[in-house]
Amino acid sequence: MANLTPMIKQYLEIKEEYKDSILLFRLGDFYETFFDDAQKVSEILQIVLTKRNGHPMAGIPYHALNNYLKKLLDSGCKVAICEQVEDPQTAKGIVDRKVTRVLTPGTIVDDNMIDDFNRFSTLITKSEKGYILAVFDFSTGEFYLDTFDFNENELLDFINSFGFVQILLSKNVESLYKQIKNMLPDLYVEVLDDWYFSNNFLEHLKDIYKVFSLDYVDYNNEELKVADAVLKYLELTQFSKIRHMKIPKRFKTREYMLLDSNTIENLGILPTSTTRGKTLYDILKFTRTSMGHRKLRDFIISPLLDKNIIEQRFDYVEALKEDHLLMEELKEYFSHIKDLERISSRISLRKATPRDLIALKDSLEIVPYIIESVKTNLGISSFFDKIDPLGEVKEIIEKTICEEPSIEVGSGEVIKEGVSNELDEYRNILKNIDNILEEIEKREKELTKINSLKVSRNKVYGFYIEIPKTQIAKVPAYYTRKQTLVNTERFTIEELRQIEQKLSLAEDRIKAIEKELFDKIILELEKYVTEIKQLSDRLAELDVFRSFAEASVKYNYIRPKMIEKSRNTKIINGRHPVVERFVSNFIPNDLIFDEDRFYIILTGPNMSGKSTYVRQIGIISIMAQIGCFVPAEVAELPVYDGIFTRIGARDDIVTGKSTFLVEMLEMSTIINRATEHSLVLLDEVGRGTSTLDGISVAWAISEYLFQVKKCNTIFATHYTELTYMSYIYNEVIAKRIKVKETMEGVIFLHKIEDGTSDNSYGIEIAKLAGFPVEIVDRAREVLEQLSDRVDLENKLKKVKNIKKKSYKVQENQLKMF
Ligand SMILES: Nc1ncnc2c1ncn2[C@@H]1O[C@H](COP(=O)(O)OP(=O)(O)OP(=O)(O)O)[C@@H](O)[C@H]1O
Repeated sequence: MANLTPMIKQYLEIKEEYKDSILLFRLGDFYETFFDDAQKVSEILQIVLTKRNGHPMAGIPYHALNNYLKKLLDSGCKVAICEQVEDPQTAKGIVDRKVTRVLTPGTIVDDNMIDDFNRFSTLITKSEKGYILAVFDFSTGEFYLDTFDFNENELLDFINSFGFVQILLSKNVESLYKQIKNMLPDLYVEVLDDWYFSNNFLEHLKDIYKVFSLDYVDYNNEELKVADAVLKYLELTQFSKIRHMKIPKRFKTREYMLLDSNTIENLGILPTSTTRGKTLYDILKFTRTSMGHRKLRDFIISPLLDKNIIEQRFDYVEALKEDHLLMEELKEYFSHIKDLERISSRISLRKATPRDLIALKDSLEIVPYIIESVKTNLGISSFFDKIDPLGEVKEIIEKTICEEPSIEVGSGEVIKEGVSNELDEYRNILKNIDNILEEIEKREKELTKINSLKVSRNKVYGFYIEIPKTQIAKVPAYYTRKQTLVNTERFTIEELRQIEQKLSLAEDRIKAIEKELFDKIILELEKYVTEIKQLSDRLAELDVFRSFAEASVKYNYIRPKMIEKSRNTKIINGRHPVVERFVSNFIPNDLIFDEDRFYIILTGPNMSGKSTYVRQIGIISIMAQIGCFVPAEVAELPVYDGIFTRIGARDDIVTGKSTFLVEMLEMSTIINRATEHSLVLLDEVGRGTSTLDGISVAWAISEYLFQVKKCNTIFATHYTELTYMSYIYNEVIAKRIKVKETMEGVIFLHKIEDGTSDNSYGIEIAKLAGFPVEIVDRAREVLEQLSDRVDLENKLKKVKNIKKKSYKVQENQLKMF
């Protein structure tokens, strides 16, 4: 280190403690990076890499930090921010610097950096009972914790489906690091040292949650250790105590269904970069607040299992739907409600800005109106019972914070007049300074008879009297020269020096007093954080119910009838809520399941609407179980405990799994997890292998599903052979999609009827896709010749003669959830 400057030495000492992070080192108006960090940063941010004393260096301007930070975090980096912690002007030697924040994608709270869709992080470890997962959203304080009897594949699938922003692993599951990175290369993954899971967890948890005992929470010590490790991790990144995280809840409390990755993706219920605008979320999104948007997303991926809560939600939606005036009023009020949930998190992290407080106050001004409006409708009048409208919080802010405060606490433009006499006095000095200077200028002009004399100030030289060189002879003796410019000379006088001193004292005092007062206000508001969160949660829910009601009116949805513990289902003229918005003439279809007949084999040519129908049934069930009305004329639906889908062909090149293997792995998960109260949706299972293998596997899976699992199922397939099961088994219903053959070609009617489709019309689709006529004609020729050779009659006979299989149903089938 011999030839290193003291500053680089200081950098290296700090960097030593933050080896795993990009260290942003504050140097004046820049955050600089050096050595390897500089190389990395210049590549990610596309900024110039320079050299200083031969060391690579790359810097970003401090005022643009947030933009750059987001890019660094998005590309999977951990970032430590090192600030100057003493005033460079008063520092002796090198300015003291310290890391004040460590940022990872899951530990940011600034609104403009957080994505509303992916905001959960997880910490994973393994105990004897299975994988323990803590899932948390640092920005809102939501916290879930549970033990899962996943195998490794199921765990990876869960990770893939959840859309985490960051994953923390304990040392005993370190081997997952590579697999997760293979699957999701940009995801931030970190392995935690063992000390995070230390034995003082109970004491630490009790201290954080301010409770005397944790006996009342239903967690074992292994699980509590994981919860504690999360809190320790957060404390370390924030350099402060964490107070806003909620006490964790179990995933498996069976309040809601756990939708797996495939189902969320296959049914198109949440937007991804390629499906934005065309998902259930987009169709239902009439929410007006940020909290409401997030709540809508949470509702969609958490369909309820309790019929009473579902009915309660329906009641709210119904009440709103029928009250046009209330709907309109709420719409207006909601447009003024800010993100209270995140503001309250920032308050408890002491990171709230003055503008956050004003946003909180402005929102709280609207809350009483919302409560009053809601009270006018009997169906929803008790919605805010037991919720505090937080008038005191509004008052605290109203009394103390300026209406349009500056962002910077200490500028003198944050705390209202009348809060502190001392602050007001110093501010008066500052305010009057221009008048005082004007007075002096006027007086000095008269005294010296120099008309062009000016009294001014700048940041470097402070106050001065400026006189043109031509007038120098008239300058009085008590003027002291300060600076010489080309055409002018600058002087000072004792009086100006005194004002300067007073002023600099005033500025310092204003800074100190305002900071102190602001901290006090934040401390006071911190007492209300739980209540603010409760209020914001309720507002978010109301926003979502209003949104459901608006969608119902706009798109003609109806209130479904929910039936518990039954397979009976009746959907008359059901529609796909997304496809119907994009095609001009959507054809509705029915679905009937009863206790004895609940396994549909659906055949139909390509493009006839099989996938749309299968998805539509899944989406309608999800809509109902989140409390939303549904697109149908009649809907009587079971409360499903799970919805499982196996749709479409995809392979997993990264982990080397073929299409067929992926398909079979997914099927095996479904077979394990489904119960007699689940809905299973299968589209094209068995397609990734030879026809006969495919049919055989699909046949066997089906028998197992309807005999052992007894779950409502729709199986869309091109294998017409499978429909013969309907002759053999009472549970199976054969359905097909109607098409009309005309001279010009096939017309898809998209209507479902009983029976088996007899033609795939694959060649027709090739024609529609604009293939050259020669290819289409040749395909027909080949088909004809093949059809001649294969003894179709014989094959069908064989299918019909397949022996019936009867499974002995065992009690206690493996249940995952
Ligand atoms: N009920 C309907 N009413 C009107 N149009 C529909 C309906 N169902 C499907 N469609 C239209 O037909 C298109 C094809 O539907 P879908 O993908 O469901 O067919 P498919 O039978 O699954 O085809 P493939 O076997 O090739 O996968 C849809 O994109 C949609 O535009």
